[in-house]
Amino acid sequence: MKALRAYAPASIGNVSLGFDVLGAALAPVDGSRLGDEVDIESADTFSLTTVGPFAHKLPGDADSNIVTQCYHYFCAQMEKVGKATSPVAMTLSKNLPIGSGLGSSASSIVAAFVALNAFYDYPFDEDTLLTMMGELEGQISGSIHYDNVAPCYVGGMTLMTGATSPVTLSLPLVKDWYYAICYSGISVSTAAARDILPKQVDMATALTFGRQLGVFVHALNAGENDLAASVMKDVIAEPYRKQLLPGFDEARAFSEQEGALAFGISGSGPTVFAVCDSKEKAQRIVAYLDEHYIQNEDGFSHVCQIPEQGTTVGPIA
Ligand SMILES: Nc1ncnc2c1ncn2[C@@H]1O[C@H](COP(=O)(O)OP(=O)(O)OP(=O)(O)O)[C@@H](O)[C@H]1O
Ligand SMILES: N[C@@H](CCO)C(=O)O
Repeated sequence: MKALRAYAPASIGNVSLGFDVLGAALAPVDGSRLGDEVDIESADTFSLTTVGPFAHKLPGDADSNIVTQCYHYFCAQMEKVGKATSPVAMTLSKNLPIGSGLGSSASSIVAAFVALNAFYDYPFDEDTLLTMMGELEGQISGSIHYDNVAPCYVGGMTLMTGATSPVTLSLPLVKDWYYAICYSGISVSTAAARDILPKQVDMATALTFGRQLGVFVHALNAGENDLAASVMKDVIAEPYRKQLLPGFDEARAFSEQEGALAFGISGSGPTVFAVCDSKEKAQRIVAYLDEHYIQNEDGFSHVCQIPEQGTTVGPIA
């Protein structure tokens, strides 16, 4: 009997300078996994079982879980293209905290769609699947944005095009950048963190946003890494969101003093990240964040890099 497992990594949305259009996958350098997993196998009727360290924080009923919604949406898309589906049993290992800023719902969504697509012998191509992932992410967070689902699915650092094909472009990776990331343990709802943002930005902010993104993409392609890091500043969300994050200003000050190239909020927070040009600097910042940024027993931190690979799927060993 076919039984598959998909693993979908955590991700940083926005990467400070690219609100809703830039994202990056994350992989801890110690080789541990940071992401949700979805198992799938044939069954007489559909079912979803949830396990893992954050399963108890999910909605109590399976129907409210985004993975169940992915299954029904996927089946509806299959019907539209005249393809049959049969019931499956799915198991979600919920390893990412909800409302963490690590792309937790995106990780569940991407793992679910990749598992379903593989189970039914790859009926949909990458752009079609990404569009489906964005649709489900939009249903849960209040607006369609691809900056978590795209890097989670394809890996690397991704820039959204606004087109349906290609949905996303992959940017060059800086091999010697390390990301100190820390989840404080509190939950921040993405929808609420979007609601506090102004609905319009002024001309000066729009010009800074465009200039930074243009310079960043050029600098990465030219291998001018310091120039790229110099424009990793959030002029859209951080000024409004940092008030939701106890210890944010102090964490930034410490990271800059330790030589971090950039510091910011991962997605809608509360996770923060510091970009460093050595693993040792990232480790020192992680040690500070462990002691000063974490608020409760759910918090954690890692030194990460951006993996080239995103979601993987294969037979359950
Ligand atoms: N499998 C799932 N994973 C995460 N959230 C889920 C899942 N299924 C249902 N939900 C619900 O979806 C909502 C997700 O909210 P939100 O978008 O703020 O969190 P998130 O995606 O975990 O955040 P972030 O992207 O910051 O990590 C919550 O209300 C949560 O209960
Ligand atoms: N770009 C989204 C990411 C949410 O994780 C936001 O900042 O609202």
